[in-house]
Amino acid sequence: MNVSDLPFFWAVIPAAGIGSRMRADRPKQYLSLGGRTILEHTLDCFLGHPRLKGLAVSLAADDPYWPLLPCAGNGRILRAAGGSERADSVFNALQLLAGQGAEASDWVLVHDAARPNLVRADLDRLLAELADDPVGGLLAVPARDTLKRADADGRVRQTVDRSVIWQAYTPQMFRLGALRQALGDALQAGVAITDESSAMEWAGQAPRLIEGRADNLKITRPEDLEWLARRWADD
Ligand SMILES: Nc1ccn([C@@H]2O[C@H](COP(=O)(O)OP(=O)(O)OP(=O)(O)O)[C@@H](O)[C@H]2O)c(=O)n1
Ligand SMILES: C[C@](O)(CO)[C@H](O)COP(=O)(O)O
Repeated sequence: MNVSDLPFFWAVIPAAGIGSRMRADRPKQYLSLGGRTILEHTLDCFLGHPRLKGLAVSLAADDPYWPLLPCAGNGRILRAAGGSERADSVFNALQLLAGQGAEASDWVLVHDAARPNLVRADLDRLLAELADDPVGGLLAVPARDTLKRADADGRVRQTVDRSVIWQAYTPQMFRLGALRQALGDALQAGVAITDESSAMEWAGQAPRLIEGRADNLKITRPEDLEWLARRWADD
């Protein structure tokens, strides 16, 4: 895969969450991993890419940690206003990019700040596979474990056919105009949107699933960071 054959793209990094499930003394994107914050590692996945047109990070209005990071002075990083939900934070970043001259036909990749273990090969595969796709899509992982549907009492009601079940990851890659429209309409309609794909699905589109590495995990709970820190220490 020749990098010059990949499409140019914009990146949106939602980083305005509070990380409540992590139960840490600060939002999880500012916890340390290998001596730097999770957010810095995630930004590095994109800032060095030769096809990156620009990047917007969505930050909480009262975020006291961002100004302390060396990358806070990086002129290539635009700051968008974080919102009450992830979808709001992403939408604000899309609005910002549009105001900075990003075209409706430009590709935009949305990637959780809490996923610092994205490897370049997965990023480039997503770009290559979707470069000519009419809709866009996302990195995802086919379900590996047997899946159970639970009843209200926490007992097994059904074993789910996992052959058609995937876990949605990020980056999720869509044309800026289409995603901005779909997300804006879904937010206005009060639809629960947990990822960019679900906004596109609500708009009637069928995003493509691109298999990626399962270790591009979202740092959500303490054990996630413990595992990744051990993994990075061993590398
Ligand atoms: N209002 C929000 C909520 C989340 N995020 C970002 O979206 C990503 C994925 O969300 P999640 O893992 O749920 O992060 P938090 O909302 O911070 O975690 P929690 O649900 O445990 O509070 C994270 O990088 C988070 O910073 C965001 O930008 N704006
Ligand atoms: C976008 C996402 O990471 C895809 O799996 C996920 O939907 C984020 O959900 P969260 O509840 O905001 O962590």
